[in-house]
Amino acid sequence: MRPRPTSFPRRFLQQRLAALALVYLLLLVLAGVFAPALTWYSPDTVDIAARFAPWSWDRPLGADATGRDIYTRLVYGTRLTLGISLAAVTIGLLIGTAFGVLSGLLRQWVDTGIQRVTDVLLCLSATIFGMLLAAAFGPSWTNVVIAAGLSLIPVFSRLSRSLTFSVRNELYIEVARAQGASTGRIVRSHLLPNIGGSLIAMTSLSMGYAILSIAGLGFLGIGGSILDAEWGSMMGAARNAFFAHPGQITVPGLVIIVTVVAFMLLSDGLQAALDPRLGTSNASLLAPTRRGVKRSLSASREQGGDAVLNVERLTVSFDGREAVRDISFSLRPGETLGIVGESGSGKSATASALLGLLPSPPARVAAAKAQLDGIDLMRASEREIRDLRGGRLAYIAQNPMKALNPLMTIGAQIGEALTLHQSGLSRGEVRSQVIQALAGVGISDPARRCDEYPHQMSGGMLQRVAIAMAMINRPDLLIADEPTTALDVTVQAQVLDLLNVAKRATGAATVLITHDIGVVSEYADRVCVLYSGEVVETGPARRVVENPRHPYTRALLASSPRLDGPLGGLRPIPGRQPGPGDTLSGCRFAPRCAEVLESAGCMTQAPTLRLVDGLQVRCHRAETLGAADSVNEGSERMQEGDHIEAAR
Ligand SMILES: Nc1ncnc2c1ncn2[C@@H]1O[C@H](COP(=O)(O)OP(=O)(O)OP(=O)(O)O)[C@@H](O)[C@H]1O
Repeated sequence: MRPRPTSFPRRFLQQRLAALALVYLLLLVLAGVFAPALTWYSPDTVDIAARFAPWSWDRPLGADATGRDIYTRLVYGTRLTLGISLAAVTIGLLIGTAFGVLSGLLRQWVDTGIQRVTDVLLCLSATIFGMLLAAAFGPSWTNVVIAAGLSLIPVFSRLSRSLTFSVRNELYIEVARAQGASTGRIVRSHLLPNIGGSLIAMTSLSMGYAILSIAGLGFLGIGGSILDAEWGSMMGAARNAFFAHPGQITVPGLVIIVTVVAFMLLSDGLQAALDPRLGTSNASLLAPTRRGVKRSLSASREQGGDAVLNVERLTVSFDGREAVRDISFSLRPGETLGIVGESGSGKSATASALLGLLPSPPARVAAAKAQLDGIDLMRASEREIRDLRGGRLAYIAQNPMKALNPLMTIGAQIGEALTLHQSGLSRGEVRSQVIQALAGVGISDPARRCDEYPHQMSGGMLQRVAIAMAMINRPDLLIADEPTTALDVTVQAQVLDLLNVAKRATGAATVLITHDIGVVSEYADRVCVLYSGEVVETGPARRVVENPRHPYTRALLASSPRLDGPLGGLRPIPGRQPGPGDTLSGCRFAPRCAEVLESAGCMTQAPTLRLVDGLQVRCHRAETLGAADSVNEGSERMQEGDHIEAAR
């Protein structure tokens, strides 16, 4: 059974020591607030007659060198100690987090500049800062706050920088960008909530650090006055009587230690409780889904009207090396184009280029034409592209576990996708549309599921959620990048069927990216086979699969498992495809090709795409390569490895 979600208070209370620490700290705060009611002496009144008075019922902790009641001063000291520490931590938190997030998000020189500043701050401790400020402006608690605050900036800056680095490349950030969210929105909705838990825990830890620093500065007399009721100053005032009256120092010292430890324990507890992924004990996230959507392979393929997507000669390069070269295709409403190829063939680069998600530099995208329903994707501003993404242009990522923000509920994430593109919806309307969308992708009890977090769902369910999220704005074009790769085989077909159903319901054109040519034959209308960044064969899916003309397509088919295929009949493609920087004088597939023929020009001339028997094929020998039965023949010869030698 799936574990029940637990709330934050419940998760926190499970951390016994942290809960105890919180109680102690709350009592401390209350003691500071109600100090006059809890004490019966004035914290500052000198009474020489009571000098070093031992403990009594009247003075439970005795009196100091000037006869002031130690208990009273400790209670009042809570105000100054905690107040100053809180102010210092606030400075460190605000400035440090801003530095860290900017550093983690922005360009190299901003990062380097901020790093140098925080390195300098890190070298100078609160004590050095405090002494410098006291030397320049005289002792004051304001200087102590600034000194302790400055010393905390690097702590928060480094933490938030490394957290930003780790979160900024998460798939759910990419998906949020693909949904059309701006950088500010991504920082607010996805980055800060994800790094917030660690920052809150660090705030608690820093309170302990600040108390120690401030006590040190108070001990040295760098604070306002050694007469002030502050724990460090109390120890400083008693240092001359240390051996004769050790209790004068050890009592405030102990209170400082216990308080610092309490903040550390609270920090640990908060860290554990703020991450909802830690709130369930059962880590199994792969429980099977309740039911799938009925397979309907004979789906009617609604193909009509003009092309919704028109791409001509799309080229993507990274640092000047072409990863995708001159790819052209078009898609009509309701049509599915399968883009298939081995890892590194340029499938994702093509999708990301269309979505405008490639970072430039290193990426450079060019195309003679890339139009979504007449909108020029190459010339659209960042804002226009953002408005399209998640609205008319939807994206489904490979791994649903990583594509959803782990700290936001499912409902909040789908709701965000909706409100980013539809304004004026009330909270109730958003919720009801989200519930409807979840029900539409076959999620049972959608009203309850809405309030669950991603880690409480199975991989198949999460991909259903991702489909609901992509489809909620009824997109014109859906790009699904290997949507089933991360899933259990048993749910892969369910998810692909669901995509088909969703596509039919909305009439969206779909680009289905996959390395599995078997999937293409079942779910796509047309297919584009990519090899080393080039289209090597394209045409109607069934025709390509049943009678491929390119040796690479045949090799892909021979290496793909089929239910009706012979046992042990899979033939891997030997060798590796050339990378973006590799130059070859002839066909890029020639070194691995079973049909390579020097006299046909395979080794010397790069083939162009030609129309052969209703298919576009990039092969010198396409006309001579026959029907489907030669798929196995060709791969058998490939196994022998002769072609590799021949190609050399
Ligand atoms: N950000 C990047 N910087 C440099 N090179 C990149 C970048 N992204 C992709 N590439 C290169 O572009 C080529 C195509 O990569 P792409 O991710 O599009 O392949 P793919 O077919 O989608 O592979 P997979 O199935 O593994 O996702 C690869 O050689 C890859 O190394």
